Amino acid sequence: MTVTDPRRLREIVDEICDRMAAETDRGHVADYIPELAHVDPRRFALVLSTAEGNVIAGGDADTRFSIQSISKVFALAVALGRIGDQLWSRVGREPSGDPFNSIVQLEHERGIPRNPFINAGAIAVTDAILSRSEPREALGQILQFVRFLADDDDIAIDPAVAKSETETGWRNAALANFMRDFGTIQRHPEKVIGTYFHHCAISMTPRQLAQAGRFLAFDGALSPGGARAIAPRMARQINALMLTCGHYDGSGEFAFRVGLPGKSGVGGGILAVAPGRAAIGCWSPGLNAVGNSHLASIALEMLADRTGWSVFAPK
Ligand SMILES: NC(=O)CC[C@H](N)C(=O)O
Repeated sequence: MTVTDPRRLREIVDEICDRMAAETDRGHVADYIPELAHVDPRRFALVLSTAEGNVIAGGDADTRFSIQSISKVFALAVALGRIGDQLWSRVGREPSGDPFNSIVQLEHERGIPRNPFINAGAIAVTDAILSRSEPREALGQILQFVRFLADDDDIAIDPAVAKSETETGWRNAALANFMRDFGTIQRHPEKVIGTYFHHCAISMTPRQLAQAGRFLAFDGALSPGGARAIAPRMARQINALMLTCGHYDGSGEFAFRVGLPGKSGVGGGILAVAPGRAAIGCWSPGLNAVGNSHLASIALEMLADRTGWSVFAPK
């Protein structure tokens, strides 16, 4: 049985928020980007933006957080819109089975990252966007796109987070230099990672995140039959990648437990997609061992269980 009744969805969201508030094991807040280490691990939010146009929000739904790797989804959509299938000559579409910042596979695979959702892949995607614009312009385009998707101009890049990662992101610099040597990226590595760090530093609320994810739930449109953001084919491809690669080396586990395309970030956010039903923004800053939000993963498992929204459930 699939739940669509907003009153029942409200009960489910409230139940999950109550359960998560009582959890004592909240995971570990990322501190390798110093600016992220200050975030309060008690935070939690769950927001559904449904096909019927309802927004069902619970917890800290209006608190801004750093979306980090969730920006890889928006950057990918912008790059595909720009250069289309040519993008796939520089980045693959296979799960990596490795941590998000791993360098080992890159040498074996001659500088072509496994997929656009690990760091190396997103750096290659960022370079593709930069092939036709300078960093400031590229960032403006990504930000404008996110604001358009969320229908909210109050979304911005957090300069303190961008600076913090620029000062400490040596491993990402290594990935970029390595790919420059192989020719996967063409612009200067410093420019490319500078742009990458800034789009990772986009800060938004869980409510804005759920709204920004609608285009993936509704086949490329902002609502069923509404304004189009990207082609249906592209939305389906991005969902496929989110299902298989959206949680790094925890992607299989997330697909198994939750059964929804999703993309996580080290800020503790997860954007999940229930195609035809809802876009979901979930946030709790503490991470599990593979760098995905500990409580958001549990909350989404509960949500999928209660709603019957798994993509593997018959429609
Ligand atoms: N998993 C993540 O969210 C990682 C993003 C972060 N900006 C990094 O490159 O390390």
